[in-house]
Amino acid sequence: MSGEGGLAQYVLGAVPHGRTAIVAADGTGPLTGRALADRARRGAAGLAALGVGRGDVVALHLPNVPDFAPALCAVLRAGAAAVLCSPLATEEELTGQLALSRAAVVVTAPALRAPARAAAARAGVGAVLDLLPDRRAAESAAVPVVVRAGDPAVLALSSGTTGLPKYAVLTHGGLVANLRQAAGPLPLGTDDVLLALAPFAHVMGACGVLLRGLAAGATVVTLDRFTPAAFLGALSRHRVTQTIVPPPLVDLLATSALVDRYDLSALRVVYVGGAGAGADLERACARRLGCVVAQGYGMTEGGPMITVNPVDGRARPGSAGLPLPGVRIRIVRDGREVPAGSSGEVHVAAPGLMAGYLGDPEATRRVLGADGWLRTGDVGHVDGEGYLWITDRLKDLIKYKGHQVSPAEVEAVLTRHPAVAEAAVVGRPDARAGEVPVAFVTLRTPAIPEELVLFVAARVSAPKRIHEARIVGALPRGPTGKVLRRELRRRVRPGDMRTVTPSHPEFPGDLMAGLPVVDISGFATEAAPGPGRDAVAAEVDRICRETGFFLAAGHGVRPETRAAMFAASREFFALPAAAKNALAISRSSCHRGYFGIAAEALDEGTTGDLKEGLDTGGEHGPDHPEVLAGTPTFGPNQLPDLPGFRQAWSAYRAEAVEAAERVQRALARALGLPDDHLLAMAGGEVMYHLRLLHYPPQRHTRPAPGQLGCGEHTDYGTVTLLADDGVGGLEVMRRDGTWIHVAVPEGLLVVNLGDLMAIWTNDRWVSNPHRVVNPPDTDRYSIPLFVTPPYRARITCLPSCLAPGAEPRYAPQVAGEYLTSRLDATHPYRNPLLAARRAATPPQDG
Ligand SMILES: O=C(O)CCC(=O)C(=O)O
Ligand SMILES: [Fe+2]
Repeated sequence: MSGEGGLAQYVLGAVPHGRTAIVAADGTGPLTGRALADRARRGAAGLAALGVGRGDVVALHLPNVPDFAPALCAVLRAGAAAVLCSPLATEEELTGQLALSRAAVVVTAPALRAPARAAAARAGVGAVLDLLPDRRAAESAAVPVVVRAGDPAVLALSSGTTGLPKYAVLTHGGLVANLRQAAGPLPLGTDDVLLALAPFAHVMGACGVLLRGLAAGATVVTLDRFTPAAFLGALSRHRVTQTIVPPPLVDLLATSALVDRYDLSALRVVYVGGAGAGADLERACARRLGCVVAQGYGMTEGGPMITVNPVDGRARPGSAGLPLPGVRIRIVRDGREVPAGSSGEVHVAAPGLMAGYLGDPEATRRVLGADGWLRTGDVGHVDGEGYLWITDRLKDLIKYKGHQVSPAEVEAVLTRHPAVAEAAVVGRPDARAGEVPVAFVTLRTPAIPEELVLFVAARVSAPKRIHEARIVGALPRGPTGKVLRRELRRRVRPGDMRTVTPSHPEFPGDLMAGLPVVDISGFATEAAPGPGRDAVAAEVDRICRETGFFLAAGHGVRPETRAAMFAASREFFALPAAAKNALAISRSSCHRGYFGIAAEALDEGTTGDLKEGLDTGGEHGPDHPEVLAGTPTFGPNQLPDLPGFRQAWSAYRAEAVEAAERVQRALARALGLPDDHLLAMAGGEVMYHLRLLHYPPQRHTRPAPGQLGCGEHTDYGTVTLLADDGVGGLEVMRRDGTWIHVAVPEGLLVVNLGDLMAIWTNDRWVSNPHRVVNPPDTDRYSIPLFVTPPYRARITCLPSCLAPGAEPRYAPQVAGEYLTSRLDATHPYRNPLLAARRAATPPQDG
């Protein structure tokens, strides 16, 4: 390759100026070839003005949007290398990537600005740009910089065949060679429309799709977020002719009824990347769509494209196809090349191979021989006609929905958990995802599986989350001490599935001591105190001194009442946003009604909780004395007009309030007070606020760093009784500051103390911090009932809780005023200051 523009020149030189080069699936951000070339040139000048040039690294932290194209081309023209960063990366992951790649500048999108800035600050990166600087013509004359074939062009994260993620260095010369080699066997022309589904943060998306499409003069359509409807809609709306999909989508295209609703008649070729989909599925898909379905094979280190099935009728379903021109394949077993038909490790030699791993000659040597052959870590054979068949892999990578997950990386996260001694992560076959990560761990100190699952979930992006943690006495090891992953994979094969529940023998029993079960049926009525009441009260006192959280049995809420309430709640939250917003809490004078995602921030100062909810209270008509008196929080509910909703709600509320009365009697007795002390306080009537909550799965909500379903908080009133749907996600802080995950056995209610208890008891009992982490892939529903003393009740230290001569630690509070002060502090709609601060922070994605 002759100097000057390198890869950018090669690609942009082919883009027809007058036509759309790239556009988002929703029609936004279209760029003609001319606009793309202009923006790339001006962006390069802007980068040069920042001092970026040959030898520098610029991070592209962008979703699949058209703007990615000029950004990438600008970086290349400026002579720098682009490091591809996933928009799904957590702040922690991004920090590591920026540090490892030694990026000088981060280019991000407005929606990703907050994590990008935080990570850049932590990694010491000087400049974070929302898209590219844009310099006008005169300044842009100075570029392109002269680049050499061996200059790094793209740094792509790869887990390699083993170990932690590293950056594969792909050069200008290597990528141009790979694009040239692909042009024949993966034909694409100016009439083609190519759907870019693979993330541009992956080299297959950036080079195999985007640059290949642009270099062929085709139109590239970007899809930022996958849903079946968005994917199929994009194929049909843009009359897409070609796309590359991961294997699970071949299944969708071959079998989903949804496909019939879209016109996919323009589609000519569907390439399948990642692991193969299987011959039968490929054939079924090709038959149904009337197009070619062709598997290809590639890897980051390999350039990235290595083999592909021809589209001229010679495709072999199930095989990875033929090597691209200029690419050689050999199969090696026990250090020797084996003949056609024999199985062994696949080695590749090609001009497009990576130059090596950034700053890691040791790791480079392990995969890239001095003779130029790359060891892929995949096992397969070449048949008599030269087709490659991948049958297995040496490497341990887990393939989750087309993403490659490095077990070592997830293991490194797990071993940061103080309780974990060792961890080994393997893939479990999964019908939807291909594979999901599952961890085997040995412990130093007790921990429960759910706690580990959530620990990982809070730190890594969705593909790397473990779907199960199995606590074992020891990891299986081979003679050299190496963990036998094969053996672990065998244990997680379907058919050998088992879930570790808290009652499993491997589960350390004493942990549940933090959340003991208390039977409160003895407190059902005021009269006839049962003989067990004192013993239960003593147990309640012990628990409240320790954690302030317990599970109530014998609460009297009937299973059918509870089921009907959950069903009604699901039905409500499934309504369209407009229907829910018609009941907006912001229209209520008494804090009753619907609030959407991020409308409340239980942890003040955070972005807002990843949940939506419906707040309800007592049925207070216009003649209710508190309503007539204008007491805050008293007034009408806003309930949805769904058939059966009101009945389900009022039945559940009535039974839950009765349960709450039992709890209040038990608490009073535990404090040495008459059973009805809390129920008969002066200052009005006890307030019961029933709240329906819905936590959408993490992967739909794209949490900002630190954003949770419920931020860390304590409840405000006397006590809370919570019904949850058993999906998990509630975490409670123990007095020692460690978090435990609360697994609620079916039918029990979680009981936890509110802030006022500390005032009453002078900290004998305190409210306990808790939070909710949304489950990764499922919706979670919960129904707390908050109990607050009468609005005007004055909460002061109980004499029985004050040691002789001691002073109360807290100033007295009026119960209702404390409640409204907390609501004001956590709801922007109630608080102009909060609203202004919220408006000043960058918008949330999702
Ligand atoms: O949904 C949950 O499990 C907890 C809800 C909660 O803590 C609250 O709303 O105060
Ligand atoms: Fe709470």
